[in-house]
Amino acid sequence: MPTHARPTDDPLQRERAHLAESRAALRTMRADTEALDLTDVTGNWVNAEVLRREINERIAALADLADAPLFFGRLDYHEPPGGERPGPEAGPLPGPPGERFYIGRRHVHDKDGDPMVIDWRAPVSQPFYRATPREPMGVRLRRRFGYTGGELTAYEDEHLTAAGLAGADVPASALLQAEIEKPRVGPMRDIVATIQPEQDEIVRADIGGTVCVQGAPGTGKTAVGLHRVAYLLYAHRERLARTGTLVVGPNRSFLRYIEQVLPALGEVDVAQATVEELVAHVPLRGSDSAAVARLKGDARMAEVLRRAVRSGVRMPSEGLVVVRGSRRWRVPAPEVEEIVRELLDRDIRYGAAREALPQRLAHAVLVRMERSGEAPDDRVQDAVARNPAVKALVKQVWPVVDPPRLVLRLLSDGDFLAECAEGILDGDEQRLLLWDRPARGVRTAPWSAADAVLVDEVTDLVRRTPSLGHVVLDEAQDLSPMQYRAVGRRCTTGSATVLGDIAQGTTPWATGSWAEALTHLGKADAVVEELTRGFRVPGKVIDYASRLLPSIAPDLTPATSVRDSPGSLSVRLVDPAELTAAVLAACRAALANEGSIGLIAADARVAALTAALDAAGMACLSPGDEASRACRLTLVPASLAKGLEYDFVVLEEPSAVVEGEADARTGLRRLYVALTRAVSGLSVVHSRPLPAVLAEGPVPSV
Ligand SMILES: Nc1ncnc2c1ncn2[C@@H]1O[C@H](COP(=O)(O)OP(=O)(O)OP(=O)(O)O)[C@@H](O)[C@H]1O
Repeated sequence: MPTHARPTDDPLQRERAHLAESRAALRTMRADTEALDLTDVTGNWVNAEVLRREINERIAALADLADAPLFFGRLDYHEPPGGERPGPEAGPLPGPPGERFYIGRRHVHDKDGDPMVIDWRAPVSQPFYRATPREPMGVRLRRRFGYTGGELTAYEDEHLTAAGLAGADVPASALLQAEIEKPRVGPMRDIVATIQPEQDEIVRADIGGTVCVQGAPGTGKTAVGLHRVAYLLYAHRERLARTGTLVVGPNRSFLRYIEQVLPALGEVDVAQATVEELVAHVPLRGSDSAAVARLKGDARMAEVLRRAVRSGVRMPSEGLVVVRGSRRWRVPAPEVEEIVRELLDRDIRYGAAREALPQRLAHAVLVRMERSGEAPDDRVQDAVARNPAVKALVKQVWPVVDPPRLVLRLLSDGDFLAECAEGILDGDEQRLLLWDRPARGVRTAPWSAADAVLVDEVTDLVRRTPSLGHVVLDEAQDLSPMQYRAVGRRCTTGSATVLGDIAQGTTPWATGSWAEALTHLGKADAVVEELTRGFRVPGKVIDYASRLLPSIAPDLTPATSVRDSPGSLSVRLVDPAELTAAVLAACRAALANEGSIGLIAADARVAALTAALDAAGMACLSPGDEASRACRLTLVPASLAKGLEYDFVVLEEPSAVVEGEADARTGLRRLYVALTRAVSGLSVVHSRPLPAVLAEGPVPSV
């Protein structure tokens, strides 16, 4: 890339000049795109519309966002990338530098087409995230830029091949540290400038395989998953544009919290959904006890449903008789039965087999026609397949399956359930599955979330669910085996990124091991990676929360904190009569700091706390709402805290959070989630004894 002569020796001034030139180049690129004349290139209206839309998207992508720096890093290669890479033993190389690349969110080129900013996802950008003095990847200098309000104000250099550095570890970066320590406000931000090497390996992992990330709270799982989608869309744009990508999250609040990350990375064509939304075949009007939901989510249900779907297939009592003109063609019952059995044995969907049956029967008729000297062609076979006698037989032996109706029958009709569950579920389990009262119709049945997953399974048994190119499944530890199957069938021909933390599993059916979960997902050969460097929770707070780990997930490695600040942690015991007032006071104290405040409490306490905040004139938001300067306090029911983070957290009555769950382990896991949402500080206010495992060891004081 040609270096432009600049009238200053001050490196910061030179970098600012490059920023100004890059911005100007981006403006030109945008203006050129806006000025494109489509009149001659498109033959028809539809093409013109498609092209116009694409161009509008490109114009939007070329916007110079005020709060997102155009570039955040620079790489000076020893030589053009791709040339021989100097090993660590080579030491600093003499002579003129190789190529220089500025790394940013999107590609910008000058009027000659020379790159001024390189997309962070391009191969030449990779050393920005991965190079070390031990393995410099051909890079001489890595420069990180610091911005204040859109202004380039600082830079930080690493001379990766400087004498004495070979083989050394990467020195800590002050700019990275500053980025991590920044107070949080509003929705999740991208981390494109500071992706860490262990994260980058996951982000850029090959699209062919599924990656599963077990990561302690705040290790960047969600961030990594979203950047991985952006990376894959860059590296495989055409393929994924055809097949689609999907991010699955635990609830709408969470999806709202993360929804701006991908657009900030220039990607808007990614669907986001909860598992419930994916399987929304029936209106939800009921709920299940934990035991029932666990059973409905059990993988054994898949076989029960498979049997239920096929249970309607009847062997014919009589053969097929087709009348054509003056002739009658007869296919005897045993032959029809053989055709039906052969279709049952084939590994095809119920619906596809049903569609194939008329042609199979017609073929049997055609064979007879040929034997008697006729020469029927394909059209005759099609006509026979449409013959009323064939249609009637198909209807009789291979009835249409309506998935909601079939599941309704299974949950309402004990005899039918017994027939389908024989040898799979015992009598007690079968009784547990049945609704209290048989349902009358699909629209009024007391469908629960777990029932909807069963309907989805049946839907797929009847007709194959279309598969996407890539699915990111966040908070994956909470899915039941049947839910894994539901997500898995949406990426049978694609791959998945599975993100989760066993210690944060808070559903009664939460998975006990990734190997098991991945098997249900249909991706048993996935690679499991573990992240333990935490970017959110300060050291003091994560150590406190980790006291719960031996009780909730003894095999996991406790997270460390990469934050410099140890954070503030206070645990205050107050009189029960003063609990609410003390919680409000803690919120007020937290509001004196910068950033967002999350008040987390047991779900059952939310109504009372809403009223108390209201009476005290303290405005508050719901999870996923965007914080503003005027309102930075969010009241978070413990059940919705997962995946979210706040600069400062006030946690009310840990015992109540634990008791809000069906069993003690789930309760402690819910508490673990609540304790690990804070970025700068955590203030625990309680009036009852703390759960014993948390109280062990010195209790941090105010
Ligand atoms: N490399 C990084 N540079 C800067 N910030 C980072 C980096 N990685 C993660 N973070 C920040 O750390 C915080 C936690 O990240 P994230 O929510 O992705 O973690 P998580 O592993 O999904 O956590 P949880 O299990 O609690 O949901 C976020 O604010 C994220 O932006």
